[in-house]
Amino acid sequence: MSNNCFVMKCGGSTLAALPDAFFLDLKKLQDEGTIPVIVHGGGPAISDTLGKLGIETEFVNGLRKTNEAVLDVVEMVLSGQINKEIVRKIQKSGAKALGLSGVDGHLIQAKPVANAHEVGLVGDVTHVNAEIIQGIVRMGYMPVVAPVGIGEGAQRYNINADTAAGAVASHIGVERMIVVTDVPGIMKTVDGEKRVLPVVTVADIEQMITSGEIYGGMIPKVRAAIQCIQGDVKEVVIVNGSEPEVLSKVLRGDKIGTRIQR
Ligand SMILES: Nc1ncnc2c1ncn2[C@@H]1O[C@H](COP(=O)(O)OP(=O)(O)O)[C@@H](O)[C@H]1O
Ligand SMILES: CC(=O)N[C@@H](CCC(=O)OP(=O)(O)O)C(=O)O
Repeated sequence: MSNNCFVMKCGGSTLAALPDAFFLDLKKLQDEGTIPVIVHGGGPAISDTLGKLGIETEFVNGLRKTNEAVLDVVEMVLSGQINKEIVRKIQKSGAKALGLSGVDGHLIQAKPVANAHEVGLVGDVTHVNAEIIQGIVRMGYMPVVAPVGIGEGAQRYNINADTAAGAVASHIGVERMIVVTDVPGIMKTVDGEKRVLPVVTVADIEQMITSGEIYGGMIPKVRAAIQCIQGDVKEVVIVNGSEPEVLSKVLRGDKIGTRIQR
């Protein structure tokens, strides 16, 4: 894949709060020929709908315990509600977007995770059909991907959005993944003051997970980052989506967010 593409993961924690300016930045990048390949989450919206339907939900090490009833809701919320909301917002900015899920065209192929006995129908990515992404980009659209995977026997799987984004970045061969979330980067308390770390290495991350300084929803992000920078992806940058022109700033190399490098 040409290096004018980058993967952007957009978390459910931040989607509703993304300002119009964020989408105008996407439009500017598309006009300049820099194409974002978007993979989105939607965890809070899934929990919300499950709650309204009276279906109980539980997380095991950051992964949602998923059965067929939960999968119905995951697919409806991610591939329906959230995916189309993002596509509409991008189109409102004047840019061109095309939404699909990992099921469409066998885009994200998956197998059960190693601890399927604990979490059920949660998937690990085995392959990404890069041709579909390349085709959409060639047609002049930015792909917007919902993280539902497809496996043997046409079984659907719920895939953590950070994991799905990392796998897409690795398989389509981009140099950079930008993770847009609700915090300005990986934070650490130094001398009693919370600071954003501008750069972290894999060793720093492992140490911070062990010490508990990286926890919860940050864990799948850094794990996905470590996995992708072991391949062709050169860096993963974690940023806050409410920062003005955040994507352009990262791509320019400004000092912003946390850069995870080899
Ligand atoms: N060291 C850390 N620095 C910043 N945030 C952290 C850290 N460790 C854990 N977090 C948590 O990770 C959250 C982001 O993950 P999550 O809520 O899953 O976001 P998203 O919906 O964008 O995937 C932050 O809001 C914060 O509570
Ligand atoms: C297996 C698993 O946990 N899947 C996630 C998929 C959505 C997601 O990851 O959304 P965020 O990026 O907003 O967290 C879930 O069901 O919530």
